[in-house]
Amino acid sequence: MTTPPETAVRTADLKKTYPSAGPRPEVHAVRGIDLDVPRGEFFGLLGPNGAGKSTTIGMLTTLVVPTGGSAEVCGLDVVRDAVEIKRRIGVVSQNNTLDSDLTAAENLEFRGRFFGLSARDARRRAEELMELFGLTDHRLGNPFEMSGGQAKRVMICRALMHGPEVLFLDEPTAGLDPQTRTNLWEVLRGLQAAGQTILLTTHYMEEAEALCDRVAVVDHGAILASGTVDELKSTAGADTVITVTYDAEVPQDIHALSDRKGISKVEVNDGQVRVFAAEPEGVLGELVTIGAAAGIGVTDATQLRPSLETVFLTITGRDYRE
Ligand SMILES: Nc1ncnc2c1ncn2[C@@H]1O[C@H](COP(=O)(O)OP(=O)(O)OP(=O)(O)O)[C@@H](O)[C@H]1O
Repeated sequence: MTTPPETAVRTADLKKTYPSAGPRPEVHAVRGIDLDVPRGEFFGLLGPNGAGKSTTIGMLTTLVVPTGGSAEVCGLDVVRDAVEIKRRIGVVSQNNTLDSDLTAAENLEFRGRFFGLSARDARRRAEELMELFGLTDHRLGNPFEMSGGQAKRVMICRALMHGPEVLFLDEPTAGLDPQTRTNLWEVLRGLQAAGQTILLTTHYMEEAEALCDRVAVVDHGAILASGTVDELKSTAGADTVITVTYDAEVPQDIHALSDRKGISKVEVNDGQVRVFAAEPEGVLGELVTIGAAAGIGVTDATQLRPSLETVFLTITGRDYRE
């Protein structure tokens, strides 16, 4: 694999199988992933829990050894050139990995020193970053006495101390409240605007939609679809999805709906019907009327406009599990 210099991350048929342990069978966590992320891009791996996102990011950041295929970061091989890659990337993991014996500022300075900055340069860089991230008032705080959002910002600062070419973020806003999450989005947008290449994993659809230039939707260790959010919506998930649950078996008359103009698909599963419609006007009302005519009531009804959620539904035929 030859990676052009403008490519930040490239994988070909990348795989990871965790071996069996005791009664647990082997796990095919990543089943052959192809990625191509140009420099400067904000790229998202979006998928439900257990989809294989952390394992993929683990391989790209050299912490997890692939069992198949290949991956290059900054044109370097993740297995052969692991040491050099570590110098060129910044990683923010899911959990708080800051040192509780050090203040926030010391955590940053220590990292800078580790990467060869002089004490003076490390202090200056730490101060700059903390100011940029609104952390100056917390510089002497203990990272484990901070709010989740503050600690995450300290972790991002720490990952940026040596000016990494690519920043990897594993579920950066998991567990944060909505306000803190949107504040962090602003921070990340600012980083990208300054030229930072970012690869993020998330199980929040709205996060991928809000931040990423391009998204790969992953499930069960494979990429189901990739592209810009608009591309994904216009190919896989262009329809509005109307789901109705009845209190008895779905009335037979429902199937006639699939012949109607503007309806692409009608799926029936026990007491639930799901209609994929380019022209959704009136469909929900009709589903209720058809039920009522057969003496059947509606216990639940949802209507999803085209979004990453409808993309997932269209590709997998099932709800996105957050
Ligand atoms: N060290 C390991 N040993 C065995 N199985 C593992 C290991 N790490 C992850 N897995 C399994 O691999 C699969 C993918 O997990 P992974 O953590 O990569 O998914 P994810 O999409 O990041 O989900 P989450 O957001 O919940 O971490 C899961 O079935 C998980 O249980």
